[in-house]
Amino acid sequence: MDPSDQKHFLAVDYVVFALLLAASVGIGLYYALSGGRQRTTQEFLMADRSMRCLPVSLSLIASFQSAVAIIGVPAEIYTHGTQYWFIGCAYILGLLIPAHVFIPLLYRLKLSSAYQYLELRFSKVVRICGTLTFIFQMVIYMGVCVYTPAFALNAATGFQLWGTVLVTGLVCTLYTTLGGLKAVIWTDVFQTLVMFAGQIAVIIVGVERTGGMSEVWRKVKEGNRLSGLDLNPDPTERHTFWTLGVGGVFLMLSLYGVNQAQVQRYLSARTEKEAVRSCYMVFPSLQLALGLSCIMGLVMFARYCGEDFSEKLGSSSRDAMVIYFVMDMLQGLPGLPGLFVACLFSAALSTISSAFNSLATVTMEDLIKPHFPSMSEERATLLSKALAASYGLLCLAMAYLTHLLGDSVLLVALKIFGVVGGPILGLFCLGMFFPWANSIGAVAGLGAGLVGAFWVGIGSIVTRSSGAKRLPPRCHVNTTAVFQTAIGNATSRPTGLHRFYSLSYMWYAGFSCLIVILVGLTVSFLTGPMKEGEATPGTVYPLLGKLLFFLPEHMKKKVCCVTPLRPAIPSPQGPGSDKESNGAARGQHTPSQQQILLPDADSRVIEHETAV
Ligand SMILES: CC(C)(CO)[C@@H](O)C(=O)NCCC(=O)O
Ligand code: NA
Repeated sequence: MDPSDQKHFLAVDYVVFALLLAASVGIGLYYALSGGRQRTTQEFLMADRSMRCLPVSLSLIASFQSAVAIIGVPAEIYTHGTQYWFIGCAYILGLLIPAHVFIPLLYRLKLSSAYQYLELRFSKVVRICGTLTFIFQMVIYMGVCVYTPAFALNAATGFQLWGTVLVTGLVCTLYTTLGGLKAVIWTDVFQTLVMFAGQIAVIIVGVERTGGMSEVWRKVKEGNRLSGLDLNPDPTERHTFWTLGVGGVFLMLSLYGVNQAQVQRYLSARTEKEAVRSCYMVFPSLQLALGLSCIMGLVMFARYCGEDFSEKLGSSSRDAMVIYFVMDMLQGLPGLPGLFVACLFSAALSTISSAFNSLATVTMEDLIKPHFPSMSEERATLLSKALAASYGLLCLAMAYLTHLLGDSVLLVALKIFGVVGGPILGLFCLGMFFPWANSIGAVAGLGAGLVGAFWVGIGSIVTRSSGAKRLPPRCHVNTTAVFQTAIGNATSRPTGLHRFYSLSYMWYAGFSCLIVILVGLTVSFLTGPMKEGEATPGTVYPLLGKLLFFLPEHMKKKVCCVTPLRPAIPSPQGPGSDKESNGAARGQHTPSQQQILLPDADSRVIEHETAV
């Protein structure tokens, strides 16, 4: 980029940015020195299971709302119009289902890691496979998250790229390691507020400098950026109502239903009711975040009318252009460029810290503790801290990998969620909704789902099939129609494998989830399905029973899946206590089941029962 065009930071901007970092480390220090001083894994990894719903809900939206969304969504809207906004429809089912299916089931099992569920329902092997898949997903996603704000800032202001990556990674590692989950949740709260403040500031100043609301509206309409509901059923069409509103539900479920980062927050809530309520409270905040990003994209469009800055910026990246726009708008308003940079880094830090803490949790709970059951609490906590710190360093290495990829960051993040998150979602659905599934089926299903998802994901990268229609970079309607028909005629429909590779990435999660369930059930029936009542009590959700609510009780009993979800109390005379086998897992899961379900279950069970 032309150096004369680079925007400069004033001292006050540096101060605002430094305050963000200092406040985050301060919160980390506070929780290192207060409460139980992070001397138990219960406190370090589970925040003593004492959180209230407001911090939990703000923390829930922070987990997957990173600088990727702050920059990527406006870039998407600027280039392709407002169709992406319809992902907001997926938030409805995408949050209602976790609140009423996943949270009650997981919370009542009193887990520490979501993958403990897989051992209770299937076997140790399934648990380890699930954990490793999750680790893989979060480690690559983390790379994108650290890299994005640093890259954007470097492109627009000449901030040193790798210096910024290093500072982000280190600050985050520091407060995560010092203050544990309590610090992670409370920094999330603070950082989410900074994130909203930064976006709102840019929009207000941007509208003002573009000539007011009506002027922005006029230009956006002229440029044809307001997309209507696209009901095209073609699954290769990148963004339509179906891919976003329906495919997006699976994406949301994989993130808000079964991802450890989120499950850990639900489990840290003091009661099940507070966990459910926090999930409900995510809805308005997530809509606000989406709305603000979309509006920012529209204001940016009104400002530049789709102008192409590739040459000026020395990169064709729309992501870099968003930062250019912001710096252009906020120039000459002391402190505001600093606020926006703080907003970007808040979004990034809150995501990375959730990743570090959840990765430390699963590594500890799923991979280490089962092999060293007699490890002292002190050692376990120290080891957890070391793990959080090592994932911090690994994340820096992953940032370098993202650097080599060089694609639209939103697209990369959504593909990772779909390709790796989808099969994990499938694994949980298989266990929760299908009592016949056994552990051989689960492993086979997960493997098939991963192969299917990687096949289409890598295929699409290699063949560069994206299904994207770029809107004409002009401000006037009449050229638009001509341009679009021209594009429509020029691009021929892909055939055969190419058509498979051009499957919209919004379907990846749903597609791979379905493969896991289908293959999982087939293999289970071939190898001897489990019977209802054989699985550990409380691990199967009575889906069919609830869907057939209109049938009389005795008829429901005839079909399967009707055993109601119950609080997980090891009652001596309760039906299906530990005399039942658990497919191939018999004997293996029993000790850990007791270890998980026995301690102080009673006090919490009382809470559930009053809550229900
Ligand atoms: C994941 C959703 C759809 C919902 O949280 C959204 O926040 C998003 O598009 N995130 C992109 C990935 C990121 O911001 O890191
Ligand atoms: Na975030």
